[in-house]
Amino acid sequence: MVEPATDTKTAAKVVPLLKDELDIVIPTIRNLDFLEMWRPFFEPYHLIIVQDGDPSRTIKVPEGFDYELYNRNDINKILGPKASCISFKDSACRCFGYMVSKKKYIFTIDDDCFVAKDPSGKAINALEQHIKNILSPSTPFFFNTLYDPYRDGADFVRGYPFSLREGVPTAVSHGLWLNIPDYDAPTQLVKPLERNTRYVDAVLTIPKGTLFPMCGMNLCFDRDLIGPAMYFGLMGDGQPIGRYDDMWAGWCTKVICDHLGLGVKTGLPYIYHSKASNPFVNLKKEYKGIFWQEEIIPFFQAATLSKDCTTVQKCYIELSKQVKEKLGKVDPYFDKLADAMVTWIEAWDELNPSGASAKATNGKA
Ligand SMILES: O=c1ccn([C@@H]2O[C@H](COP(=O)(O)OP(=O)(O)O[C@H]3O[C@@H](CO)[C@H](O)[C@H]3O)[C@@H](O)[C@H]2O)c(=O)[nH]1
Ligand SMILES: [Mn+2]
Repeated sequence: MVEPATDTKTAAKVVPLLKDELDIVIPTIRNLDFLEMWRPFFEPYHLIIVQDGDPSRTIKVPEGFDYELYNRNDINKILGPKASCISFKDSACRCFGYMVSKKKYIFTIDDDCFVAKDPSGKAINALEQHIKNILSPSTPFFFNTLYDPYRDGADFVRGYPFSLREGVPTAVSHGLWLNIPDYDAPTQLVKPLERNTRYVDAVLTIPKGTLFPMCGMNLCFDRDLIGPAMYFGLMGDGQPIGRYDDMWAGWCTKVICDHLGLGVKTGLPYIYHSKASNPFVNLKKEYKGIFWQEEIIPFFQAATLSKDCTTVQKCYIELSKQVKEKLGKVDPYFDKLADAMVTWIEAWDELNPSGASAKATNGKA
């Protein structure tokens, strides 16, 4: 049985690394009381709250947090017609927060994700671990069997090429979840009582050429390195699928990271996912995606980007063309999604005219 760390007031105070270089993005249709338990870790940071659903509702933010809040009216006002690429009535709306942020790093977390405890019972500062992951290199070209070689107490093992030990810049740090795991609806229906109680003390680089199912619940990334690829695809109101927003972003991101020589890590930190969303509602959202992905995954596995694609934006536009050409025949939705991918980049560049990500990256290809 795992429990959240409810009393974090005694949590060790740490120097808030990247305090002025990182924004915390939270999509919400609920209240933000969960911030109280995160206060020792989050209070020094700026929050970007993306309020979904009815814009006339007032979302109360606990005292003492520095934040900006955007509802649907704000999104429409800022983006005008380009707001069509931001999902409504779906957690995918969070990507608007990535776009309006002016910081180098983003950490995004759901409002039902609490502070978890490690096996010693200590409250886990998930943000601190993500920062460690993102500031240390990744090793996508050759697998280190002792996991993350840059962690204290580990290193590269015998036989690991010295020419590869410098690693590459890390673009994404993908955290995990204790208690309610991020299962799809069929799995959730078959195993309603299953809880993740297994704390695995490991951080792994996902090898080049390997895709992964990116969950948006507990995710950190370098905006300058990969921000424009983090478009959480069109879901929610008026769309034929849901709960594939983060998956779509993860597949696009991994193909682009592989092309640009950037790293993606998964593993620590854990958060405590407090509640399961309704599996029947989720099944309705997911079911088309469950069979479409049998065509989507081979598409991403085979996707190649030309050498002129030297920035994330160029890669992303190139990918959108391939989506239209190769997935448009699966369903007209992908035609729409390909167009939304272009709109997203146009909106991103409008709001981030001189963003570092507009320059060629310095990852090792
Ligand atoms: O219409 C909505 C619904 C929810 N939100 C906010 O988004 C997150 C996640 O919501 P919730 O915890 O209810 O849903 P989960 O199924 O656990 O979400 C995970 O599954 C994926 C859905 O795509 C995603 O990776 C995870 O988020 C909360 O903060 C809600 O307040 C919303 O904004 N709009
Ligand atoms: Mn949840």
